[in-house]
Amino acid sequence: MAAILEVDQLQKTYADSNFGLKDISFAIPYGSIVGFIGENGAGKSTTMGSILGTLHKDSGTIRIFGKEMDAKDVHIKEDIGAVFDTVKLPGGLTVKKLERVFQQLYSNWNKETYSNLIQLFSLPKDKKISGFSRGMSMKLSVAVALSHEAKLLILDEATAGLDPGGREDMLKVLREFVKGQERSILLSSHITSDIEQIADRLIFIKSGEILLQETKEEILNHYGIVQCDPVEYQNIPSEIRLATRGNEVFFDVLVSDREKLPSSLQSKRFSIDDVTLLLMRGERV
Ligand SMILES: Nc1ncnc2c1ncn2[C@@H]1O[C@H](COP(=O)(O)OP(=O)(O)OP(=O)(O)O)[C@@H](O)[C@H]1O
Repeated sequence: MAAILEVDQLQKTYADSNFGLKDISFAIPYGSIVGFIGENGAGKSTTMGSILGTLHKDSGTIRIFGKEMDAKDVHIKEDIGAVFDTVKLPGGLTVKKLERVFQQLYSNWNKETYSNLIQLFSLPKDKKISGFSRGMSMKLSVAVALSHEAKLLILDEATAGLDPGGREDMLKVLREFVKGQERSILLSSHITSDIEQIADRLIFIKSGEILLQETKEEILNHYGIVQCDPVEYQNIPSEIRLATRGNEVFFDVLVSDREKLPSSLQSKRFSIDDVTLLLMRGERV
């Protein structure tokens, strides 16, 4: 089956900035949670905005459900749920009144899902949204995105600002969302432990360019991080070296296949956070 989202050679620049997305290409299979990882200003929101059509792309194609995205296609848009922390819900409304607005907007609004999520996230039904904390607003935005029966969720920092319990609830809801293998999520977060917990694929982006895209399983089961001196470094086959960080005495090296390391070197235990740091702060070799 085709991917739920295909991004091909996406380019996007801003008139008043040197930043640009450089040929961003990736695909999100059905039933998958893709973690989008990059430092501040790497281009995650720009990519997501270009996919959603809230930003005008310079070039490239975006196919959703096998169909090229057309900004005017309302039906495709109904199938996408987006949560951005810059999008503000109308502050004068309550959770209850907001539902009446969204029922008019979305033909397939699901009252039961909305009610269940409001309860799960412990959100007050009769309090004005303007009095919600950042975390409460994020939870409400996710509840709305999930209640119009979207098939693709695009979540920009949806777990930021949530307390540990709230994050656990959110991750559970997101995992549940993709369970039937018919829906998918693209999720950006600076909390790499959240991404490590729920994503099955990872895309690392730096300065508008994808550095690495890989399944989490492949990274955790086959990649490696070794500490070595300059002589040992020379013995690591160059084709498996992905990034290096260190001084003249010691290096940390990210490798794509730890089985191919010389026997004198062993990968240390590592997390996705360690991989992220090496890719973002290290040099490509
Ligand atoms: N409207 C704009 N006009 C000019 N430059 C912009 C605009 N929006 C974003 N940029 C620039 O584009 C670059 C990428 O920003 P973007 O918001 O996509 O990064 P990000 O990876 O989402 O960062 P963060 O993790 O901080 O949210 C930054 O250098 C930013 O300053």
